Amino acid sequence: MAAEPKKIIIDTDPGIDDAMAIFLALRSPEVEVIGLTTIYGNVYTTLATRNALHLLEIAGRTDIPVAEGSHVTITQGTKLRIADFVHGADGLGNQNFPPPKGNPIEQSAVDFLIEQANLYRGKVTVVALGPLTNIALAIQQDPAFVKNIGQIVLLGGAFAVNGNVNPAAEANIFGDPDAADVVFTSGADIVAVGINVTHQVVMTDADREKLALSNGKFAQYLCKILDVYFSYHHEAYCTRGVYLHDPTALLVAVNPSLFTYTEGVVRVQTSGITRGLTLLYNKQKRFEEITEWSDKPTVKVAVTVDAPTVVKLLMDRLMNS
Ligand SMILES: O=c1[nH]cnc2c1ncn2[C@@H]1O[C@H](CO)[C@@H](O)[C@H]1O
Repeated sequence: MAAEPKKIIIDTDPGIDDAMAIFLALRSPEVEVIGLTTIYGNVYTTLATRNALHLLEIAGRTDIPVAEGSHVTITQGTKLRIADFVHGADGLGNQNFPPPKGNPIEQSAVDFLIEQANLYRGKVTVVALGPLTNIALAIQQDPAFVKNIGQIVLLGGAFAVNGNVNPAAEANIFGDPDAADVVFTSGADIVAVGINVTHQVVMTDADREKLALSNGKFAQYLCKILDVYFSYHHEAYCTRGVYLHDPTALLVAVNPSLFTYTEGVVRVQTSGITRGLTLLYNKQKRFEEITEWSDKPTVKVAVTVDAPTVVKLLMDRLMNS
């Protein structure tokens, strides 16, 4: 008998690769999406909520609730770094889609996360695709959240490689480094997928042609919005294609065996020129001195990925939609 699908909440800042991850989740029988929570990052939170509602309408899944998240960082910071140059001013490839008909639920993202984790203790996986503000607030607001939540799979960090905001920092961690440090040191069951892994997973120009030729509903929609994302990658990187950050991280929840992992303590630099840097202590040396990594809980960090299988799974599921 097939296992019961894993309940997931996607915390998201849609975002073109977020749209891919959301559609992939909706096409994956291994998981059941029980809600979307929104956050700033690729766009401001208000627009993230609007885009989340819009994407669920496109998918015909308005039964899935959307809860709006924080508009500011955990330290109440309002000077946010928004990646509209990656995703377009509307976050979805400058397509000027009509506003969604639906509305977010009354409950905030943080209250929704806390409630669902408590309702299905140990059974809910949060897939966090943006800055970690909502997750950190849930951890701070409810001392039981860390043990109630099943797992937190997060897209964030650049482990032993350069960042994508600057040489030190990856965008989601840079968006709220204080929140990220709270999450990494919380003791929750955490799997981090950094850009050291997602930069191995590329959708090529040829893959995109293939998407365009299919009749899949999601494939067709994505081909419309992918232009901006491809243009940005052609300019910023030397790849003939785009990095599949969010869908790759989502697949950790769907099929963890597509990755290998290491385990250690992760701390985040919260100030200075390396603000947003993620540093994994691999426990290979026992230090004499007490450090900021001593006595902190460990997390799992993805190390390798079966990239061809990830790309194929994504393509197949989007084309058969
Ligand atoms: O160059 C970039 N600057 C800022 N954000 C980016 C860039 N490239 C991708 N992303 C966005 O940040 C997350 C991965 O770090 C992804 O969600 C991606 O959409």
